Amino acid sequence: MAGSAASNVTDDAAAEAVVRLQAVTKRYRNGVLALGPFDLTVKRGEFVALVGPSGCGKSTALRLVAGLAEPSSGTVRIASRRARSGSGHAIGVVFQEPTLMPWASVRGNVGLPLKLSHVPRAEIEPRVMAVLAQVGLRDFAGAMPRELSGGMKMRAALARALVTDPDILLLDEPFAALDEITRFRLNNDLLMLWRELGKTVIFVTHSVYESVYLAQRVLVMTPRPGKIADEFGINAAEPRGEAFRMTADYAAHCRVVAEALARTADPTEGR
Ligand SMILES: Nc1ncnc2c1ncn2[C@@H]1O[C@H](COP(=O)(O)OP(=O)(O)OP(=O)(O)O)[C@@H](O)[C@H]1O
Repeated sequence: MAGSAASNVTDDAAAEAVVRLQAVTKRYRNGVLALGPFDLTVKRGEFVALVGPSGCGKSTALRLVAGLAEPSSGTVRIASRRARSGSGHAIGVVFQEPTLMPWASVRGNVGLPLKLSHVPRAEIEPRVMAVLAQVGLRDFAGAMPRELSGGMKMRAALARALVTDPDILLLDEPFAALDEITRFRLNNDLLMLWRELGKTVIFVTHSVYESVYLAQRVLVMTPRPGKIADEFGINAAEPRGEAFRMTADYAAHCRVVAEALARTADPTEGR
């Protein structure tokens, strides 16, 4: 589901850091300490990937950034120009499940956040069509979700997250359920959108390969309670494309990140 959050938005116009989590912990009501202490700073326009073992708190971290959950301690700060000016939302979110309303067309699904924000009806159609063109779904505005492939559903979910023109895009394993060819294609389209739109992106994935392909910075988390164990800058030639997957540079980055992930899962490894 696409979401938006402005409750934790600060007024810090000049801040280069758009997302800043400091000493954040999250304990759920059942007593599970999911996260922390967790520190994360993401700069404007950065593409950051979070990788970590299953259950380490990646989704929890994203939900805290989105304002969909409150930290138990620590601070979550979001600096958003859009939310401050009232011209849009701070954050768009895409989850692994596209969660489209089955009874509404692609147009209806993508336009929903605008409708909920009381955007005038005359403005909604052109904005929906513009964002559908960006994600390659212009010809499917009238289609129902059941008529779409998995990749197309995800494109619609992406369009719904982008339609409010958020500063920050949060993606929680959005392509995990897709076949490899579709995933690779969506990876490339996401990179193109990121370059064109200049969004700040935080991308959660299980896949070391996907994280290295997409991100400028890969953060490796420890098992629960999740903390940042390691951080790697992926200094590849831009713009990245399929050829990058075949380079020795890509393989070397993947190896380093995979080793870090193995170390956090089993700290005795490599000793
Ligand atoms: N609403 C909740 N109530 C109680 N415990 C929760 C809740 N949500 C998550 N947890 C627990 O918190 C821990 C972290 O969960 P989270 O979903 O953030 O991890 P994750 O790294 O995203 O996992 P995965 O990679 O498997 O999706 C897990 O042990 C999970 O069972």
